[in-house]
Amino acid sequence: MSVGGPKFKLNNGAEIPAIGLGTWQSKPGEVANAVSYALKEVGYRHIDCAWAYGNEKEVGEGIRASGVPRSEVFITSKLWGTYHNRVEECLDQTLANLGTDYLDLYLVHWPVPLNPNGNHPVFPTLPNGKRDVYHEWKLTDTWKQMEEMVKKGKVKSIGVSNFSEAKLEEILPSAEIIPVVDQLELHVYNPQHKLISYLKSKGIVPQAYSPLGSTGSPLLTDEVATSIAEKHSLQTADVLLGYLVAKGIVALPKSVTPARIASNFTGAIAAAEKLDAADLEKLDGLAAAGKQKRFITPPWPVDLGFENWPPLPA
Ligand SMILES: NC(=O)C1=CN([C@@H]2O[C@H](COP(=O)(O)OP(=O)(O)OC[C@H]3O[C@@H](n4cnc5c(N)ncnc54)[C@H](OP(=O)(O)O)[C@@H]3O)[C@@H](O)[C@H]2O)C=CC1
Ligand SMILES: O=C[C@H](O)[C@@H](O)[C@@H](O)[C@H](O)C(=O)O
Repeated sequence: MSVGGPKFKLNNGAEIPAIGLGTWQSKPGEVANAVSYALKEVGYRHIDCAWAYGNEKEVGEGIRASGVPRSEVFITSKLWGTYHNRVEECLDQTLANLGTDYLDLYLVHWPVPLNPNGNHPVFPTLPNGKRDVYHEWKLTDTWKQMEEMVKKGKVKSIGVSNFSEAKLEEILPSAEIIPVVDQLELHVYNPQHKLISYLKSKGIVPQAYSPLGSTGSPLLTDEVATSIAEKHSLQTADVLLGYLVAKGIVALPKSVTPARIASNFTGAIAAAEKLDAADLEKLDGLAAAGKQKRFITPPWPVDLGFENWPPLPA
């Protein structure tokens, strides 16, 4: 068992394990076992959570059940949109749910503040059915509150998620703390090469969500990825994950299936070592060759500034 696996350095000197277990859509009743198995039996030391996933209590149970000390686990969670003006309140709920007094990493989940006094605590909507965006609230003020959480010692590092270059440019000029990561939809069908170069130029580590293409993914049967897997006696999922890790991108595969939890971790490590420059070049070129596809495009009624994003809801 390779405990923790490879790590990447963050711009504040901290280290982050390059492979983390995703927990979105992992059901209460399944997620505690998945987390415990990943930590105890496989060697994961990084769990990706979010307030909005509604399962952080069970994730905390899984961490404790694993017997792995808190200090050895890198825990990430995320601030939801309805809490942009109340960062500490959202964070305190997450800490209580997980049963810990600090996070290793706290992210702004989406660059879209939502009405904190709307008709729903998570997804407030307007009478026309569109998401109720809190237009008066500035992202720079969200980021100030995030910075306060570092100063108070409640989180070791802060970062962003789903931030395009344009959204990062909104907060960077006044930021006292540069985000350590940007968690994005990144995989062979949505490689976002330009954004990755920009992040690297700013010292921000990219994290890949939906690295396998999310549930029901066509990536797992992609013929180029599969032929590369066969060449190295790997599984296709290993190649999809190893491709990211080899490029310095943190991969966050989700699974509640023990065999997959195990093979995603060991396979990603093996593939990151085995893939050669020609393999990476072929995988880098899939999207430009006509396979570009995003799987996670919630109907935000505002422009996030991403390439290949569907038109805004009418
Ligand atoms: N910041 C953000 O906005 C977002 C963050 N995320 C984070 O990224 C994580 C991963 O993204 P997610 O969208 O869940 O998608 P993934 O790309 O990780 O795919 C998960 C799906 O693939 C299945 N799967 C996992 N491993 C294998 C395998 N080896 N072979 C075949 N199927 C497999 C899982 O099934 P099963 O569980 O049944 O095994 C599940 O259905 C999330 O859980 C979350 O932590 C995700 C989306 C957005
Ligand atoms: O992290 C997971 C995703 O961001 C998820 O939380 C969102 O896509 C959400 O379902 C939404 O509709 O906005």
